[in-house]
Amino acid sequence: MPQLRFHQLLLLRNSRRPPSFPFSSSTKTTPILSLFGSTPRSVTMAAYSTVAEAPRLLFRQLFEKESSTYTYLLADVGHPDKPAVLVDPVDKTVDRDLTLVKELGLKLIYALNTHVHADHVTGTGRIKGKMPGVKSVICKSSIAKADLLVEHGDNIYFGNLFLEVRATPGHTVGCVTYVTGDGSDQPHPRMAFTGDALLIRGCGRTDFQGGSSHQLYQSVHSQIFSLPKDTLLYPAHDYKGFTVTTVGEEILHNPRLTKDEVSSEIFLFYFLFFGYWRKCCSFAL
Ligand SMILES: N[C@@H](CCC(=O)N[C@@H](CSS)C(=O)NCC(=O)O)C(=O)O
Repeated sequence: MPQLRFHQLLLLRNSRRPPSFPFSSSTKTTPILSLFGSTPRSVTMAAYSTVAEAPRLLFRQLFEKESSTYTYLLADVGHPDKPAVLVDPVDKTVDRDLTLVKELGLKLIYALNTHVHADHVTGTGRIKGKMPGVKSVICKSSIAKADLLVEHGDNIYFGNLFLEVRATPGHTVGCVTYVTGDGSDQPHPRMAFTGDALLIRGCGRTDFQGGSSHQLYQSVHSQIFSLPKDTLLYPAHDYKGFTVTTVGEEILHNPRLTKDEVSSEIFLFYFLFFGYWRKCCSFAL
């Protein structure tokens, strides 16, 4: 990357905003949540960092088997403080996750939630009880309480690495996908933490309060399938033993989201209806 002046770096940052979400009318600018002082300093440090401060991602995928939920640990271990974030911590596995954070010498700064269902957010409260310095993060439109309420287009920094917030409603109103930053100093390939919006070869159910299959289809196509094909996708759940997929793979093989929207909705309706009808029958037997 050629050496750029500071104002050019800011422009570069703004040109990397995610595609605007089809249901949002706002065209706001991109605020930065930075661990280290003001926004310009974070951006400059990322571009001119020394070898000792070069971002280096530590990544762990953690599983809670009762609810088949994934929690993700990410840290910038190239930074002296080794700042870390947990995505979708589960209450039952908080002790395991915090022990791991401690063993790896990380400084947990954020507990992020992709949405406001009980299988996810309850872990954050427990973490804050045990580590009061950790800040909880959730999307503003989820109408939940948190230390930081983020919106589509925001960047969440941990050291010199960051996660971009993309609104992906449909499973719930306030669902977001967190995507690793776009840039030569950020992880390649990119990684997206899709919550319950996109599951491997599936998607989150849309029959709970605030669910909308139309919105979910639009969210996945505009905010997830628009990412580079080699982007690694990490869902909040898997019920079949899968751990990771890619954008390219899901565009080709996801049975719920690869057809045109109307046939996908019909498929989703029949899948959910007959799936739960079969479950009810098996309980009755
Ligand atoms: N299909 C699951 C049932 C658990 C479930 O409903 N999971 C949710 C996410 S937690 S709210 C979901 O959206 N599942 C997707 C689906 O297709 O049902 C199971 O097999 O146990």
